Amino acid sequence: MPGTLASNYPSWKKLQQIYDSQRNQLILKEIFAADPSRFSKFSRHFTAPIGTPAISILYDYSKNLITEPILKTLLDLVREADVPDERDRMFSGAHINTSEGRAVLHTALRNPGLKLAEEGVSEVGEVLEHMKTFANQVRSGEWKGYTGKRITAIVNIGIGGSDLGPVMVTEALKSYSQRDIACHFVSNIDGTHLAEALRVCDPETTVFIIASKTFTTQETITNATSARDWFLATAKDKAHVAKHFVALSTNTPAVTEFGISEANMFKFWDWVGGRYSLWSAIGLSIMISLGPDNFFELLAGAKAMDEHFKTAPLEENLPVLLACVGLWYNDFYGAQTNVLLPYDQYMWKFADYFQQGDMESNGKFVTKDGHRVDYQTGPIIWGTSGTNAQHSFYQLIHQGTKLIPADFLAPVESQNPIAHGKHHEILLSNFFAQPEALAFGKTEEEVRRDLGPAASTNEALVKSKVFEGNRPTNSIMFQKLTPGTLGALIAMYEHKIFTQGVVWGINSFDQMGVELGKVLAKSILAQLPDPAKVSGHDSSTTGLIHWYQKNRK
Ligand SMILES: O=P(O)(O)OC[C@H]1O[C@@](O)(CO)[C@@H](O)[C@@H]1O
Repeated sequence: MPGTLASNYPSWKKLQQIYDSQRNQLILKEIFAADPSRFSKFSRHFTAPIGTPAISILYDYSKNLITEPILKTLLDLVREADVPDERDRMFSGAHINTSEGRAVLHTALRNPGLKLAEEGVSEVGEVLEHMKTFANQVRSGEWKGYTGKRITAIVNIGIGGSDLGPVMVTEALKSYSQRDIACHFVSNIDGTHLAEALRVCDPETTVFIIASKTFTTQETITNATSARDWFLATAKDKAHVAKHFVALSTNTPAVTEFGISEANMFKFWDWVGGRYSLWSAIGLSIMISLGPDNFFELLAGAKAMDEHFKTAPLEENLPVLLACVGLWYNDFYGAQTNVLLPYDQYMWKFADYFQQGDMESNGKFVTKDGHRVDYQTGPIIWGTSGTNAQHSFYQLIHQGTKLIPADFLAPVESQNPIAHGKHHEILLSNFFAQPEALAFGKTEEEVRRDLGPAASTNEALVKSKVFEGNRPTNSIMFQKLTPGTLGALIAMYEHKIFTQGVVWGINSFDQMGVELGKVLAKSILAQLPDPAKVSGHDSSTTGLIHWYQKNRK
């Protein structure tokens, strides 16, 4: 039941008993030796006839510390938490974001034509058409700047969900982009971010996309204002703003007050969470970079995964299985983090994206009913592309003292099969080897054998070369990183996050935790000009502020 303390579910208690009694017997080397068919039992294949090549995703969860009884009990927990019902309520437009009294309908964004009573749902198709028209005008050169030149650069000014999705997708699908339009993303209030973008932009050929659901975010509005000042320093006439500034928002009054006409606004609605908004008007920079057809394929891939999530039996359901495995480590093994390791350089921002997606959704300590949880909720999400990650933090993952469940992802086909595919085969050999090494390790006996005589004189060296293994991984292979496949992968993780949030009884769709810091920053900002005005803080905050005021130039 949403809002219930998860630790009260019978299956939760059973899982705790299983963990307490079996955790020392769950040895992957032994589990695999005992069951030669483990891979086929613990892997699932998702396909959808979308894009070229069609979407094909293999999820191998066999290298996890689970048995069939454990997985069954995890799935029982999902049922006891009423995840299927809450899923259906989400898709139906029920206001499951209870603290804000809102629906959660990012799934409607990839299902234009859907009929729901929720205000705005019937306009999804219309907004997509408006986006398509504008994107085609910019891409074709039909949209001209104030001096009649075609647009050569777009600057998306936004932060959080108004930045991370467009950045991740335009990077991931760069091979599909129209390379004659530069895409810049400015998010940080640090003047460096905007200054470095403007350094390479020409006011006559640049369009600024002001992306902000609320259109009140301090960083975005400040950056947008400075960008407009920069533009007008050359263009002079405010009438020219219309050709170079568009807005993506739910807040029409704030957009028009800023000086952007409603005709240049691409709207979305309050039932689109910021971290779930790349499918909405927030995706305009994606559509301009990749073209409407590729954007629509991205939506179609996500929709295919939505259908799978809605209809597949839990035992076959990729998001649910991913959620179950994560719950097992997070809530019973005490793993604090989950590392995402895409072996595809185009996906180097994938983990960054899901830092907000997962941690802003499930980084909560109170259930929907207001009870403080007595268990772990959202994991810390981190990661970067393989094989780079191997030369950065794999030492800790292999031989550290922390359990770090890892998701490995890789394409069967490279977008850049240079050197006759040699690079890709080396990449994939690492993608296959690392989970094997993490699962099965290297025994002291094997170390001694490899070291030879040196082993007998250096015990410490022997010990340092042992890999205890038994470190769990998910392996996710997809045919090729196409727009449709990326859409399906993103939706798969979105629904994993949803499933875990329902089990934990928390509201995955508000973000109260980002407010206090903003309020304090606003009060400190007012005090910065004058040391005499600094008051109401602890000695550390006061000391730091005074140090700045004393040393600033
Ligand atoms: O799109 P906007 O309204 O400018 O919000 C930007 C980001 O700020 C938040 O931290 C909320 O304040 C994220 O949830 C959100 O994605």
